[in-house]
Amino acid sequence: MRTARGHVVRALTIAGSDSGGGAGIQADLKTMHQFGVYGMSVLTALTAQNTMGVQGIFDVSPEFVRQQLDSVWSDIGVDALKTGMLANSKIIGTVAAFLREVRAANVVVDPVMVAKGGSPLLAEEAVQSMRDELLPLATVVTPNLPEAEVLCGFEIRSSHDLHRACEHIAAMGPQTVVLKGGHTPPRSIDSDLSSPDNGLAVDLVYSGGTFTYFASGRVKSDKTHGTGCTFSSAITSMLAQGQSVLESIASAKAFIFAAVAGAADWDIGEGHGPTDHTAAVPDKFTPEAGRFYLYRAGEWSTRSRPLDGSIGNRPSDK
Ligand SMILES: Nc1ncnc2c1ncn2[C@@H]1O[C@H](COP(=O)(O)OP(=O)(O)O)[C@@H](O)[C@H]1O
Ligand SMILES: Cc1ncc(COP(=O)(O)O)c(N)n1
Repeated sequence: MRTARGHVVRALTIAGSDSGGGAGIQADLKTMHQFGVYGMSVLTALTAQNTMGVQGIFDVSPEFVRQQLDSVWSDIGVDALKTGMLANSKIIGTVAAFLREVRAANVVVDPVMVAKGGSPLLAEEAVQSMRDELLPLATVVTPNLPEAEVLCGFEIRSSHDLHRACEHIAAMGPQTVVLKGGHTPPRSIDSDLSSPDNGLAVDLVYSGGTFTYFASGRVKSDKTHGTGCTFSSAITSMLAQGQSVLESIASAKAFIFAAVAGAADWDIGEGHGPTDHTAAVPDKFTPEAGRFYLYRAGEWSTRSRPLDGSIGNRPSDK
């Protein structure tokens, strides 16, 4: 795929390796390839990992992270990039300093903290660096529910809290916050739409003071290893192609739904298996800020804007 200026579209992931191939740079490169962009990777850590969990972690030195960034930038160039597992505050500092130096545009930050099986992928001491150094550089940040709680320092128990968390994270500097609702909330949430039993996976997007909602069916599957990596790489691939932030998020949402659905009956590993990165890339869709969108049967439909910032109506009852 080429940009309007005629060059091949280039996307970069700055993330950890998942030996099992379902998350990390493997998920990122597979997704970028599927979206037709040229994928590159700067490795921050190696994990010995499979669908059962993380068996070992080996952090790359900050100096070698920097060397990889220099190599990619000095020769090839980058149209959009994402960060995933960054392991520790020294690596975050190195990456953030570099992104400032090169004035990187189209930066997607997936603030990876813990693997689905519970293993920590980011040192606790690094959360403050994530807030102070990386988030101000982000075009889009994509926390899941537990990550949003850690970033905000308060628990998210209600739909009011979800909105408050978006505003709180936006105040840290990113242009757009996507609070992903795929994660089963650690405790019951009092809103229809973010509860795990309502059959929907709703992502809340906060940009320029406006909330936009992207929902899809919630696939009944435990093959969700790498959903966050895949989702943020899809956003990055679309941004690299020059699509708007909301168009990019809509495409990523439709793609991750297809990827989870496509792998529901896969037999890769004994634990939380990966998603299907060969899922079809959806048609481009241009959303309007402030609305509620539902992706169903390969089509987007919209509802009127939820009143008073509350997520009140149930779009599953069409
Ligand atoms: N079972 C599911 N069915 C459909 N979409 C899902 C499912 N699980 C996660 N998603 C979607 O996958 C994306 C990643 O979300 P999430 O799983 O919360 O991230 P993470 O991997 O960081 O925990 C979000 O768009 C979310 O709504
Ligand atoms: C190397 C690496 N990076 C990220 C994740 C998070 O995966 P998920 O997308 O499921 O949150 C992971 N398990 N391993």
